[in-house]
Amino acid sequence: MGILEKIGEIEREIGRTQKNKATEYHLGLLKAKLAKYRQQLLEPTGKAGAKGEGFDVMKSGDARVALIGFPSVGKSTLLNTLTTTHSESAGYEFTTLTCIPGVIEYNGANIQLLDLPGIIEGAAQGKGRGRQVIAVARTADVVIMMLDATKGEKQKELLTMELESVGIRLNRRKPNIYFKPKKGGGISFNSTLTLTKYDCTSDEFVDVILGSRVYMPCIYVYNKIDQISIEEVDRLARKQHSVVVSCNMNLNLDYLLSTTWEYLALVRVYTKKRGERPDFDDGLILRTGCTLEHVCHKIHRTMVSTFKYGLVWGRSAKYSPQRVGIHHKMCHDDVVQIINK
Ligand SMILES: Nc1nc2c(ncn2[C@@H]2O[C@H](COP(=O)(O)OP(=O)(O)OP(=O)(O)O)[C@@H](O)[C@H]2O)c(=O)[nH]1
Ligand SMILES: [K+]
Ligand SMILES: [Mg+2]
Repeated sequence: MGILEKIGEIEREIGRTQKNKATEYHLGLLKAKLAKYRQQLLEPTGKAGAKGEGFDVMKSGDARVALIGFPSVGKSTLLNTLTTTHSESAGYEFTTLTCIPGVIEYNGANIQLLDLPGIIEGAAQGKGRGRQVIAVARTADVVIMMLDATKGEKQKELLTMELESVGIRLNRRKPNIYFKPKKGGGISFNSTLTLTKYDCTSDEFVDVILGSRVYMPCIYVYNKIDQISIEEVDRLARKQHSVVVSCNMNLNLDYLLSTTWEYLALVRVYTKKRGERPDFDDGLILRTGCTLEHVCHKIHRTMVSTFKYGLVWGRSAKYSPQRVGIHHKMCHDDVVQIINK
C-alpha cells in the first residue's frame, strides 16, 4: 500500500470515530500515525527528490511575510483568518505540505503572507523539507515565528538555532563593518564608526567575512492564548518582539497586523495634482526613510529629471504645505504635490 492510501485510510478511520473520552487515546494514536506518514510525504525521495523541489512562489504585492513554526501551531489557521486564501488546517501535524500564498490588505498595501509546512529539529540539515522552507523564509521581508503558547520556550530556541545555522539572523542589526581582500592575500577591514570593544563580537565579525548572512526582522507570535491563564498571557505579551494571539478566537489579530506593518517598515504616501484633492484611494507604498526622490521614481522614471520642487502636507512637513527639495524624507500618510520645471 502506498503512503497516500495509508493516509486516506487513517483519515477515513478518524472521520468514522466518534470523539469522546473513550476514543481519545485511539484518536491520538491515529493522528500520530497520520503525522508520521505525512512527514514521509515531505521527505525527499530518490535522486530527483534528493535535491528537493523548492516552494517557489512568485513574489507579489508590496512586501512578503513568511510563517515559520513547528507543526500544528496554527500557521494555516492564521492564513485562513487574515486572507481570503484557504489552506487546510487540522489537528494533526504536517497538514500543510507546500507553500501557500495569501494576500493581506493593510493601509492600502498588498502584503503577501506565505503559509509553509511545519519545520522540525534538523530542518536546516534537510529534515522534512526544512531546507526548502528556510529558503523561502530567506526571501521574506519579515518572518513570523509562530509558537504554541501552551508549550515551553524551547520551540523558540530550537527554531532560532535552525535559522542561525543557515545564516539567518533575527532582529539583529548588520554590524557596521566592511572589508576588502588585499592583493597580497589577507583582508583589510574598516568600520563606518570608531569601533569599541563592544561594537562587534567575533561571531558578528565572522558573519561579515563570510557574507551570505541575512538580517531579518522577526515577530514571535504566541498562538492559542485561549488555552492558557491570563497571567501567562501577560508574561508572554511583555516579551520583546512578541505578540500574543488566538487565531481560532480572533484575539489580538489587529495588533498583530499593526506590528507586522511596523516591522515591514512601510509608509504610504498620497499624491495630489494642483487644485485637486489628494487621491486617498490610491496611495504609493514605500519603505520607511524614503525621500521625495523615491516617490518620484515610483510615479514615473522620468519624473526626477523634470522635478522642480515639492509641496508636502503631513507629519514630515514643518508647516502645511512645506516647500521641499528632492531629498526631503517622507512620513506615513504624507500628501505631496510635485511641481515640474
Ligand atoms: N485552541 C486553539 N487552537 C488553535 C488555534 N489556532 C489554531 N488552532 C488549532 O491548532 C490545530 C493546528 O492548526 P493548523 O492551522 O493546521 O496548524 P499548522 O501550524 O498550519 O500545522 P501544520 O500545517 O501541520 O504544520 C488545529 O486543530 C487548529 O484548530 C487557537 O488560537 N487556539
Ligand atoms: K496541523
Ligand atoms: Mg499548516
